[in-house]
Amino acid sequence: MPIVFPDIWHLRLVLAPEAVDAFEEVFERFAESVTMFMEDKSGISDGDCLWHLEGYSRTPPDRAQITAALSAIAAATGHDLPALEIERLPNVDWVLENLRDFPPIDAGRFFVRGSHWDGKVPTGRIELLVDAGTAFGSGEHATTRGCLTMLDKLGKRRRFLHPLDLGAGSGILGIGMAKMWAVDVLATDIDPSAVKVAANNARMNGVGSRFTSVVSDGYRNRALKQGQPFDIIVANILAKPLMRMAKDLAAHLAPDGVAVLSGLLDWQERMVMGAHEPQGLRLRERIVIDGWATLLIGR
Ligand SMILES: C[S@@+](CC[C@H](N)C(=O)[O-])C[C@H]1O[C@@H](n2cnc3c(N)ncnc32)[C@H](O)[C@@H]1O
Repeated sequence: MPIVFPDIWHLRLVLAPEAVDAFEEVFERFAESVTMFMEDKSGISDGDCLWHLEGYSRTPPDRAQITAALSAIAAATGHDLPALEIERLPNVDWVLENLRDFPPIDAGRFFVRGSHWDGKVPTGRIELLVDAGTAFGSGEHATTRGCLTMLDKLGKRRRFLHPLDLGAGSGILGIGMAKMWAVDVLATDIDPSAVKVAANNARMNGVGSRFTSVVSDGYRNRALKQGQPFDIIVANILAKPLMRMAKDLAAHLAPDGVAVLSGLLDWQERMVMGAHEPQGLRLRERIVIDGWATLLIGR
């Protein structure tokens, strides 16, 4: 079913600084959200400025009623009656409008784009359709790019058959693995809303039937305890939780399995490895982007 975006009315007053406090209250009564900004006219006339008071409403504002309220304040305070501007804004998806500025992201063979982007995906690339939203993982962050780049490198050497995406957020990494290796992926997140977003994104990317997402704090969900160990675990969470989970990771990783760890700053690498080495895991490769490290570890 198509989403219908409501009309929005934009209300505006241009005021002298000393009149803002008096008239602001009217917009607070008649608009759902109020904002203001200063127009600096100092270049024009010595230190002058004007304030733009703006309000937004999803119901048509009653011009007569608002004007009456403004007139009452003008009469009581001695300020000039300001001219009220009301404009009906076009019925558009403002979130989508804002997303238009986000260009696609390259990470190895992965080509991450939002649904607002309608260009042609370059040949030979693995397209990941992910919209910036409530769950982390639109591909912009250095840690996500580091993980995708590492997965791309691994994908050129080996096909993994049993991946775990721990801390999936938008599901971007799990979806990438499901697409690249055409395998079933288990994705987990501690945040139930991220779990839903990830499942939706998997469907949007045509891998919904190969993607299971569950709520789990670390490795606590039963879905992780049963069944065979994972041959690849990808976890882009922070350094401290990674360190806490080192023992669980080793317990859930197949003997010839590997893990891609991210979410740590490059100076935290020694700490993170210090937690994994006693579990028999050593560092194999690393990628650093903008000070964020992504580590490939294995036995
Ligand atoms: C930095 S985001 C990574 C999202 C995505 N995997 C990416 O690479 O862009 C970290 C995610 O891990 C989840 N998370 C944090 N602590 C967790 C835990 N103990 N167990 C499972 N998920 C956790 C957060 O809710 C968040 O969605």
